[in-house]
Amino acid sequence: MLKIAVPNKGALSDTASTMLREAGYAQRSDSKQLTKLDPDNGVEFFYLRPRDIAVYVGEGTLDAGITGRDLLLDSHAKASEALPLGFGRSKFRFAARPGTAATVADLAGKRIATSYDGVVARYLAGEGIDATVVRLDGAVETSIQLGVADVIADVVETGSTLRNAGLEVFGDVILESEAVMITRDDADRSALEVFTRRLKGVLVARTFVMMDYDVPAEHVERAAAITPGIESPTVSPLRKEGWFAVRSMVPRSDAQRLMDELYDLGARAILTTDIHASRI
Ligand SMILES: Nc1ncnc2c1ncn2[C@@H]1O[C@H](COP(=O)(O)OP(=O)(O)OP(=O)(O)O)[C@@H](O)[C@H]1O
Ligand SMILES: O=P(O)(O)OC[C@H]1O[C@H](OP(=O)(O)OP(=O)(O)O)[C@H](O)[C@@H]1O
Ligand SMILES: [Mg+2]
Repeated sequence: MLKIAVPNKGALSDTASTMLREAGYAQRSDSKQLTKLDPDNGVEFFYLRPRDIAVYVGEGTLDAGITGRDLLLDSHAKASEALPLGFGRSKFRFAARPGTAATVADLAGKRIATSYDGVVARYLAGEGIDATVVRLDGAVETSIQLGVADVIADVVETGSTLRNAGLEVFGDVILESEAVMITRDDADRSALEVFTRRLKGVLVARTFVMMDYDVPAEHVERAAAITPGIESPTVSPLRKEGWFAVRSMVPRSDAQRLMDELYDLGARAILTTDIHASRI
């Protein structure tokens, strides 16, 4: 039986469970449930604090987990990223009151409040900067107003929390984070092959759409080059002489532009449909 950790609350929790459901796994129906057994798939899910997940996986008590890349790096656990999952994207950045700091060099001698002291300490060491890290549990934006810190380092998504606190980002992006599947550093990943393939299948189904269209014979080659698909597009003759039907997977984000391009080429009846599941 595989043991897999899922965030029990916070920014990654619902989306992680949704992704696992789309991958065909049973998920808890009540947010107070701590575990969920999925006997049909041979998996038991453990709902844990996202910050603790790398610790459990690193200790080898759980086979894999879903957490944030930033939390994994902050933990120093013996766990590593097996698959980026494309949700829970955020940037980790420094911020301060306008006019107090403009570059990373301005951090020297400052007090930096953060919940991610591991990430911040490593970054400062890499830059050769001497500053004091003040570890807080959350809501670090308020620490400057309350006189506990001069600068903060925190997760920024929309930036609205920073704006509300009258703070501005500065310096390089310290790291770009997203939800990731993690395993123990020395894990035998063969036991996790089906689980990983299923998650990849969900990612493909989310990233691609299926595109179908009809195109005159003389434009089939050009059309196939516009929509090359994963292996190669399926091209079948229409009953109408001189026309072909083409079917190909295309990136969802490109679909509208490709439809315009195909239409200009002379393709008609251009349709896109969602993919619900996939194994590539
Ligand atoms: N808007 C966001 N706010 C907070 N975290 C986000 C956001 N978007 C993505 N994340 C990611 O979610 C993870 C943090 O999750 P969460 O907020 O649940 O943890 P936490 O802050 O330690 O817990 P809590 O806020 O419940 O005390 C990080 O990987 C972070 O990058
Ligand atoms: O850029 P934004 O879209 O505003 O999101 C970023 C904010 O969200 C998170 O806080 P969270 O709600 O997790 O509270 P916490 O600070 O107590 O963890 C994070 O710590 C930032 O404060
Ligand atoms: Mg939080």
